[in-house]
Amino acid sequence: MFVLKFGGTSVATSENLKKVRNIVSEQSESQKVVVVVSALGGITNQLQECALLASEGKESYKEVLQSIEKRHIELCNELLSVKERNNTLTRTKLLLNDLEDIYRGVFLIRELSPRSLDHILSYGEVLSAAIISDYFRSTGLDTLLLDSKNFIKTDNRFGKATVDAKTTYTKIQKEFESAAQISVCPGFVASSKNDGLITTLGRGGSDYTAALIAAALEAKEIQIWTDVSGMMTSDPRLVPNAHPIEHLSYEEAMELSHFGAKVIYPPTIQPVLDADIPVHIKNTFQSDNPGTLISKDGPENGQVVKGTSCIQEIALCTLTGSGMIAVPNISYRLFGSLSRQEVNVIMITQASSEHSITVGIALDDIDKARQAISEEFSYEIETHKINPLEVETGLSIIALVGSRMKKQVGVSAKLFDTLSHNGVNIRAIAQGSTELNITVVIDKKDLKKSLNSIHESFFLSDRRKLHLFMIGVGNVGQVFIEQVKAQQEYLAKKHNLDVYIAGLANSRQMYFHEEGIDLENWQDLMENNHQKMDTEKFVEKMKDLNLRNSVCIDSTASEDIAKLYKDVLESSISIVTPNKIACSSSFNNFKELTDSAIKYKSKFLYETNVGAGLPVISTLNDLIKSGDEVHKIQAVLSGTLNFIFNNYDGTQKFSEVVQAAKEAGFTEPDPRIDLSGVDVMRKILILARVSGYKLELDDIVNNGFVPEECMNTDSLDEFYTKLDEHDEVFKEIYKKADKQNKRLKYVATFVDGKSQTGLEAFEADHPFYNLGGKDNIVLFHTNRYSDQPLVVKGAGAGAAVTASGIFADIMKIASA
Ligand SMILES: NC(=O)C1=CN([C@@H]2O[C@H](COP(=O)(O)OP(=O)(O)OC[C@H]3O[C@@H](n4cnc5c(N)ncnc54)[C@H](OP(=O)(O)O)[C@@H]3O)[C@@H](O)[C@H]2O)C=CC1
Ligand SMILES: N[C@@H](CC=O)C(=O)O
Repeated sequence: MFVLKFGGTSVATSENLKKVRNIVSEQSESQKVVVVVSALGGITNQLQECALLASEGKESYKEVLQSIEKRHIELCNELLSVKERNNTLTRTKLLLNDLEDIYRGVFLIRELSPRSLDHILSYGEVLSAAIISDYFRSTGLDTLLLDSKNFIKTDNRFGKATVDAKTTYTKIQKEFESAAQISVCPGFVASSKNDGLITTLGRGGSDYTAALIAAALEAKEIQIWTDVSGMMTSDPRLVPNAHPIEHLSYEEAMELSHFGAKVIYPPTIQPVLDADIPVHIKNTFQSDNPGTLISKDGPENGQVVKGTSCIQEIALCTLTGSGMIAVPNISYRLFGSLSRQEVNVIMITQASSEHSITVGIALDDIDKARQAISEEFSYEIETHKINPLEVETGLSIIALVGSRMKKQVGVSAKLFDTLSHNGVNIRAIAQGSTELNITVVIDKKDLKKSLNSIHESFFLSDRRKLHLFMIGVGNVGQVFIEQVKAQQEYLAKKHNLDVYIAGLANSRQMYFHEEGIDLENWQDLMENNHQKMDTEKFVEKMKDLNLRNSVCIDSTASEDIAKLYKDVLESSISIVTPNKIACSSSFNNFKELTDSAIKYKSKFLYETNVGAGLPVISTLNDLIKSGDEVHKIQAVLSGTLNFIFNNYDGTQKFSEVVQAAKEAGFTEPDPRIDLSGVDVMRKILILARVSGYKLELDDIVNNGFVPEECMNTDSLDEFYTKLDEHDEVFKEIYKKADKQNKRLKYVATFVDGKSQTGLEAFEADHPFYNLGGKDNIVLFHTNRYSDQPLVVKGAGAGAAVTASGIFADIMKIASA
C-alpha cells in the first residue's frame, strides 16, 4: 500500500485536480492507495478569517463565507457532469449550511474558543475530501471516502492536539481492513479520544495524517505531493541558487523541517521513522521530477552539508549572573518556567563558565518568557545574584544540516570563515553532539547575504557571485569595464564565477543595480539616472545593499575617495585600487588600512600602485612572507617618463612628447604628478613599506629635472606653455646624455632604509639602457637574490595593463 498526500495547491482548482487524478490512477494500478487531502488552497485561511470576523460581530464574515461556498460549488460543477453532480452538490451544500449555522452562532455570541475554531477549520478538509472522492469515483476509479475523525484520536488540546498513537493505529487498522483500491481521507482533522470532539493536528497537519496512516498500515511508501520539486538546499525565495535535494535521511529531514523548510510538517517524520517507511516528496505539476526521497540511510557519499534552513525572526533571551555559576538547578528552573508558559525553546547555548544561558524563542513568546523567567528568578534578581533577563530581537537563525558532518573536520571552520569574510557577526552558536546540525544566530539584516554565501561555499555546483562597486570610470575604469564584459561568460563557464558590477560612479554621478548593471549600456544608465555622486552616500549604499563578496574599486586619483577606505574595509568590503594616494599617505594611515583589512576579513589589494599590471607587489610580498629581506631596490617606475625619454630627441618640443604620453593614457590625470617625480616617489615609498620599512614621503630625496616655474602652474595649459618656455633646459639634458651615448631614465633607489629618486643617464651595458616604450623595471636585491637581483620588467603604464592588474587582484579575492 502507498499513502499519497496532496497539499492545498495540488487540490486548489479543477485543473490541478485532474493532474492529481492521473497520479492517483497510475499509482493505484499496482497497489491500493490511501489519498490524504488538504483543504483547497487558501480555504483554511478564509475559514479562520471568517471565524474571527464573526467573533468580532462583523457582518463582513458573510462575504468571506459566500466566497468559500462559491469555490466549493464551482469546483463541483467543474469536476462533475450534470448527471453526476447532484449528490455531491447536495452533500456539499449540507456541509456548508452547517458551517453557516456555526458561524452565525459565533457571530451572535461573539465568542470563538479554540474548540469552536477547530470545529470550523475541519470543514476545509472534510469538504475537499468529499468532493475529490466523488470526482475520482465519477471518472471510474474504485474510491471510498473515509472520515479521519473516526480513526485519528487525540487529546483535547484544541488547535494542536496530541495524537494517541496506540488507539489511532488500532482504529486505522480496523477501518482499512476492507479498504477499496483508493481510499480518500481528509487530512488535518481528528477527534478527541474521550469525548469525540473535533480536534486538529496543527497547520500543515495533513502530512501527519498521512504519516500516521502509513505507519499503522505499514505502507511501502508515503508520497507528499506538493507544488515544489522536493526539499530544497535553502529557501529559494532568499537563495536563487537553491535546488532540490535528492536524498535525505529521516534525521536530516527532521532538522531541515524544524528550522523552517516548509515542505514537510515536522511531526510527520516520527511515525514513518519508527516504521522505517520511505517518504517521497514530489511535485504534482512536474510529476516526472525525481523530487526528494527521505529514508533511513542517505547515500554513503552524498554532500556533507545537505541543506540550510532558517527562521527569519527570533529573539534571544539571555540570563547572566555570578549566582548561576556551579548552582545545580538553574537550567531546570529556567526551562521549567518556560515550559509552564508553553514557550517553545528553539535553541539553547550555555558557556562552560555557566555564567550565562541563552535561549532562542519565537517573537510572540517574548512577553511570556520575560514574565516566566523574571518571576522564577525574582529573588536572585532582587539580590543581584542574577541580572534581569536580556532580550534581543532583530535576529535570524540559520541551521546547516547534514549527517555526514559528523566527524568531518572543518565544516564549522568553513561556515565561520564564510560568514566572517562577509562581515557577518555571529551572535550565538549551537551544535548538538550528533553533529547533524550547526546553528548560528545572526543579525536579520545579514540573513540573505549569509544564506547565499553559505550556499556558495558548501554547494560546489553553485556559481559564486562577486559584486563590484567601481568609483572612477575614466581611462582605466572604462577599459576595466570592457574587460569584465568580455570575460563574464568565460568566468561563469570555466570558473563558476559570476562577476557583476553593482555600482558605478564618476565625480558627478553614481548608479547602482543590485542584480548587475547592464554593461552594454552603462554610460547611458549612469547619465540618465540623475543620482548625484556623493562619496558618503556611495559607501552607505554599498553597506545597505549588504551583498556578499563585495569589492570596491577605486579607479580615481582622488584623495577624497582614498579617505573612505577605512570605513569600507571595516564594513568587510574589500578594496582594489590603482590609486596610490592611500598607500603613500602617512605610514600610520597605511598601517591602519592594512590592519583594518586583517581585522575585518576584507582584502586591501593595490598591485597596480606600482608597475601597473606587473606583479611587483605580489612578488615582493612573496619574498617577505617567505622570510627574505630586501636591502636594495633599483627601479624605473614611471611609464610616462620612460616613454618621454624614449621618444624625445630634442627635435620636437618637450611639451609635445608630454602631451603624447597623456593622450596614450600613461600619465596621471594630472601629468605634473609624473613630471615632478612625485608619482615615482609614491611608488618607491610603497615598495619600501611593503618591504617592511617605516618610511614617509618626506624621507625621500627627489632630484627633479623640471624647473620649479613649470610646476607652480594653475592649469595644464599653463604648464605646457611653461614647458615650452623652458624647452632649452630639456634639450640640454638630452644632448648631454646623448653625447656620452647614454640614455636617460628616471630612477628610484632604496638602499637600507634610505630612498632617492631622480634622472640618471645610463650606458649601453646597464640593464636600464634598453628599457623601451613605457616599460618599468624593478631590481630587488635581497638576502636570497644577492648575486643577481630578482628582476620584474614590462609595460608599466597604460589603461589595458592597469585594468588587467585590477582584474587580477579581483580574481585573487574571488579565489580566496
Ligand atoms: N594610466 C595608467 O597607466 C595607470 C593609472 N593608475 C591609476 O589609476 C587611476 C585612474 O587613472 P585614469 O583612469 O587614468 O584617470 P582618469 O582621469 O582617466 O579617470 C579618473 C576617474 O575618476 C573619477 N573621479 C575623480 N575624482 C572623483 C571623485 N571624487 N569621486 C568620484 N569619481 C571621481 C573621474 O570622474 P570625472 O570624469 O567625472 O572627473 C574619472 O571617471 C589613478 O589613480 C592612476 O594613478 C595606476 C597605474 C597605471
Ligand atoms: N602615470 C603612471 C601610471 C602608473 O602608475 C606612470 O606613468 O607610470
